[in-house]
Amino acid sequence: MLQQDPNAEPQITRQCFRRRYPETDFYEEKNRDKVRNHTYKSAIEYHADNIRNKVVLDLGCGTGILSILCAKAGARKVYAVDAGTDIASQVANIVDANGLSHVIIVVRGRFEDLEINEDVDVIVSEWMGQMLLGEDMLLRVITARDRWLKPGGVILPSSGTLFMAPFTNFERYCEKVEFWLDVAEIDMSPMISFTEQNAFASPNVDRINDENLLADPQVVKHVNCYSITIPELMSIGESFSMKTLKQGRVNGFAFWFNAEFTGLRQEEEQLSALDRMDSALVLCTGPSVPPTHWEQTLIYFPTTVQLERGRPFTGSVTLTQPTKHKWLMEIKLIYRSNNGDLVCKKQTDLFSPF
Ligand SMILES: C[S@@+](CC[C@H](N)C(=O)[O-])C[C@H]1O[C@@H](n2cnc3c(N)ncnc32)[C@H](O)[C@@H]1O
Repeated sequence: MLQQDPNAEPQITRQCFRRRYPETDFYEEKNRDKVRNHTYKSAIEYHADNIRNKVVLDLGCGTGILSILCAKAGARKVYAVDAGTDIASQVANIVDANGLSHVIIVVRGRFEDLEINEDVDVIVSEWMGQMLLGEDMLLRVITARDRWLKPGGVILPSSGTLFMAPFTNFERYCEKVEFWLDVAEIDMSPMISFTEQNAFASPNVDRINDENLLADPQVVKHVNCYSITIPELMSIGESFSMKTLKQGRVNGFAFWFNAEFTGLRQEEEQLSALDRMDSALVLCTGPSVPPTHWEQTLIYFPTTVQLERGRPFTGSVTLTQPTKHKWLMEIKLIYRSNNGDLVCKKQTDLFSPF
């Protein structure tokens, strides 16, 4: 029995995950993320043999940190490209301050308009956004790969994996909702249904931990940066059957990703999913590892679902970018409960400003 029409239009208005590029906070938050910085640094140092004396393209260089790491790893030339004019002028100063102007060429503008007369050996980028695909930067990595990467060239990170698991977060839910019962001794309870409709309507970026997970995570999509195509990204669909670890009320699904710095294409293709997760060169953003600025993305259901321990939790997930509104990602979850199949639809702005 379907309780909601699966073809109904999502009721959510345009909302985005969180911060946008021009905000200084956006770069500060990234640069403060030690897990992110450390993993990129280790990966670039580890792959130094593929970088030394080579030409690198840093796609969406932001503050230039990845360009500088590549220059320090011995790159002969680094094209540091960013469309944010304010940030690109800062990069030039940062590069100067680090005495690397002879290696790093800072290019202000959209990389789609970039004119370089040579192919590159390495593409480095921090393209991962919320639910892996937020920020819409992977599309740009694919375009750059097809346009400039030499055969046998390296892409860092080389792949990404999106995971999902049902979570319970009842305390957080109550805290947000019950707060309205008494605000400076004023009854604001009419705000409760407003909060329920709005605060949990679009994907929430928040931190949970292992305790919040009710089932084993499942892979939604593994993206190999050497072979993924743009049409493949426009519609991702996966059915799931998760082993329930404990009983409890599910508030929704948590999503997070890993970015893997495997290296050369043949190395990426030889790895099993398990080897990939075990590798030290993985940037993990899940609930059971040290936190990153990506935290987790939580999709709240309209009503909670009771899970029984040992019973599989089944359903399907689809992530679609409509051709009409490429800036949008539609998230559709179908999941089985005691009352039959339930449908939860959300949409979010991928925020790709350029
Ligand atoms: C996630 S940030 C990169 C952060 C950077 N690695 C750092 O650590 O500061 C992505 C960057 O891509 C840039 N960007 C987005 N679309 C672009 C495009 N089409 N061409 C060039 N840069 C783009 C944004 O301005 C933003 O600075």
